[in-house]
Amino acid sequence: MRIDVVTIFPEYLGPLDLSLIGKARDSGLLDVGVHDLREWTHDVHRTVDDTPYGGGPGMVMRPEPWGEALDALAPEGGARLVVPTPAGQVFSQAMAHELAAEPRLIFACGRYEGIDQRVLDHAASRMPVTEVSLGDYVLFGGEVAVLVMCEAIVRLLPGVLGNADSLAEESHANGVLEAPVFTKPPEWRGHPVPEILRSGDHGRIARWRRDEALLRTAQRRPDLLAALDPGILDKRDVAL
Ligand SMILES: N#Cc1c(-c2ccc3ccn(Cc4ccc(CN5CCCCC5)cc4)c3c2)n[nH]c1N
Repeated sequence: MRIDVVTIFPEYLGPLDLSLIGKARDSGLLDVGVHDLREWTHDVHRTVDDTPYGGGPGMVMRPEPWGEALDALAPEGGARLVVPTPAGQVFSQAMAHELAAEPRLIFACGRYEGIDQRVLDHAASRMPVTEVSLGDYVLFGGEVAVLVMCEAIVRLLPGVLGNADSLAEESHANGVLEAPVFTKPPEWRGHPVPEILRSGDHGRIARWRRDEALLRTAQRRPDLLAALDPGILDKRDVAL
């Protein structure tokens, strides 16, 4: 997979060099390019914003630099343009899987009050465009959202996570939250590890984890429980 990110704050994307994303890049599983939008400005002040037509607060990002940036990065299309925005569809694990299947993504990081809509409309003539929101709260710009989405997407790429099993069991992978986790010591500040986890009885351990996961989901995310396919619940779950 190749990911390109266009931003006026390239240093914000420094974390894309670190940890598992950095390892994915080093191992050739992922190519990443971070580009300063101001490369595509031509005035002495390297201007990327202007006042909004129709009035309103703040400034809007000018279309010209974005148009030239996307022309340079994807002259023939061949990528999905992902644009973080408060007005986007909410990002989810399902969307992470969809985006992880793309050969190439270009993330457009807006600032100010957003990017001139014509940039997205024009790009849509040669590539799919997806406007995405992290959730119902307001950020200063798209960079943080891109870091979150890149982490969620890259960890799904084959070969990135050593133990593929962890993908199957994690929250939002099978519609319920995961069970609590524990490690040594067996007791810590008066808190013991649940005895069953040290019993070696893998059948009972799996059942305990299932019960804990359903309990947590019922307590914290009843919306997920309501959306569960009844087919994945067995009669013992119903008794819970
Ligand atoms: N993903 C994601 C996000 C973002 C996000 C993503 C990308 C950009 C680019 C710029 N901003 C700042 C901003 C802040 C408020 C408004 C709304 N204004 C209201 C008054 C009239 C004008 C529009 C627009 C733009 C961004 C915010 N916020 N929250 C998420 N989950």
